[in-house]
Amino acid sequence: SGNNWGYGKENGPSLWHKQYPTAKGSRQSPIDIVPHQLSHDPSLGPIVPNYDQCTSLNISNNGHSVAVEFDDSDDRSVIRGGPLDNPYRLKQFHFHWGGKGCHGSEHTVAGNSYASELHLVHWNAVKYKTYEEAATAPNGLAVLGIFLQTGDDHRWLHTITDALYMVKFKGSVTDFKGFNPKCLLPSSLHYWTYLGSLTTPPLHESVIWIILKEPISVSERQLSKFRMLLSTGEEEDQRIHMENNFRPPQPLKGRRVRSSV
Ligand SMILES: Clc1ccc(Cc2nnn[n-]2)cc1
Ligand SMILES: [Zn+2]
Repeated sequence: SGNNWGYGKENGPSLWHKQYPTAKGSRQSPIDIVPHQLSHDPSLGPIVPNYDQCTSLNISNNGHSVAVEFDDSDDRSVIRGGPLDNPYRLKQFHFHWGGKGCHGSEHTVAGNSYASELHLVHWNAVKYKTYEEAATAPNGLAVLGIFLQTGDDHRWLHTITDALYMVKFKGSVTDFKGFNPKCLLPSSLHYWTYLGSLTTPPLHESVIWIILKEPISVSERQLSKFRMLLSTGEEEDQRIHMENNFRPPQPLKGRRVRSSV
């Protein structure tokens, strides 16, 4: 069935093209960002995230990552500006990470990867009626990517890592209200932007990527709590830890990566 893709030897990124031919498409993500080959575009304005209405609902483990879902029934939590011509509604955020001490980001910068990468997934509710419709439309989605590097404890990430034990197993979900993801943004909102895709099946080529240049710092201890999550369900006897849930960089195929100031 279509949902047995994963990150293992038997079902990992190099095999996804068999079930999802888009994997070999012309605007796949992630990519390696090479800063000195970029065109700085003065017409690119600042991005303006507005998450202050704290519309988070729950936190869940879908077997591939851990995600915080938001109420996206109106425009209370949106991102505007930059390369976007409409406000895009925040639907959920999730993470990608590595194994102990090894790297785990999806995008790389001049061949270097970070320990983890946070994705805030938004959709264009002006042009489309549902997330599902936007997810299959060119530029229907906007994903804000934030790199995590290991260093000091992150002051607010514990709000999430303290909840991970409640969603240890695939398929688990628990309340997670009133969380404002603004606290996970770095101080600078300078970004790179390019046209790409979802980085997991179905790999739809529907994403305007906005990657923040400045990483946030989290401690190895905080990161290790993500690796405690299982990609297997409570009823399964084989317990597989969730780690290295990242797709490697894909061919640029002539795309331009633009840089904000
Ligand atoms: Cl809602 C959603 C959309 C995409 C992904 C996977 C992904 N695509 N691009 N970055 N992450 C996870 C949840
Ligand atoms: Zn992601």
